[in-house]
Amino acid sequence: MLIETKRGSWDMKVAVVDFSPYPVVLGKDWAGLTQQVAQAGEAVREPFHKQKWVMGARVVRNQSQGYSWGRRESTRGPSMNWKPVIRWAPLSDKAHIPTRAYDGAAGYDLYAAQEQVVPAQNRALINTDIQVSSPPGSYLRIAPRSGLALRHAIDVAAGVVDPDYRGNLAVLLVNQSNTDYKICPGDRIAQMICERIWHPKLTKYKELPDTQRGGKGFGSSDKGQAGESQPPGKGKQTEQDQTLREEIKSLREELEKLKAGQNQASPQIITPETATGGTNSRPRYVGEA
Ligand SMILES: O=c1ccn([C@H]2C[C@H](O)[C@@H](COP(=O)(O)OP(=O)(O)OP(=O)(O)O)O2)c(=O)[nH]1
Repeated sequence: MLIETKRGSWDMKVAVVDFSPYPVVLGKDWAGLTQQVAQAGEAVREPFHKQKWVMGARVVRNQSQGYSWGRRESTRGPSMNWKPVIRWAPLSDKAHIPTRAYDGAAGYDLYAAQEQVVPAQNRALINTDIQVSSPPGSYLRIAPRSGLALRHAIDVAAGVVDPDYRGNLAVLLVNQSNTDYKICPGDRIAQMICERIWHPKLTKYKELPDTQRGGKGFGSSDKGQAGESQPPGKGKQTEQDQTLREEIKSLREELEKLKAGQNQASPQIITPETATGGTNSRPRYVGEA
């Protein structure tokens, strides 16, 4: 992860945790760099001895014992005056600072830096002429403005801005209407939301435990919709699974009926009276091995 401070940036191996407002953990190996990062007031937590976590401490060089902590502020909770910052820089004089219309708004409105027409039923990439850098452990997502979506059917596609991206922040507008839509410099065209990310280790399993939902999706809970999705290339296997599921379902139903004292004369069931094994035979399904 690229750790950025006022003094510069370092590409460091970090563990990303979800502890607001300290989203990254720097390992002991990084103590040397931690000093600089901590002093710059960035998101830093460092494993202290005996698995205590020291937050917001300033690292002081101790010649005999390696690194120790000085001016410790807290060992329990975040007390450092660290505030997440979205850094931005204009790339031209057409750039606008992203703004929030209300204090409670989730997103920062993004402004077009160029004039461009988004053709009907087509899309266009609009530059904002700003560079952005999200706080450690986060990324920026570009989302539609509901007003544009409602009034002009202008939607936003793509929209994931990687934390290490330093190019011109561009908004991919999609015009779903039958009328061309003209964008002028200074128009608010989308909004940018800062979201947490984490990178759990990807671990491969042979198969994953079943769930109540299973493969159902895409409106499966809507009335009268099957909605079972098939992973690519798994069609045959899924068909077999489906047949098995249906068999199991019908067997369950039979069992339920049996339990309820119904359907005693089901041709699928051999009862003690009809079984060749004598009266001690338990009721069993014909197909049972
Ligand atoms: O709406 C968007 C989407 C992306 N980007 C920028 C930031 C992002 O970090 C970069 C790459 O985007 P993404 O990873 O989604 O695209 P990709 O097609 O996977 O490209 P790459 O191979 O460069 O990652 O483009 C934007 O400015 N606006």
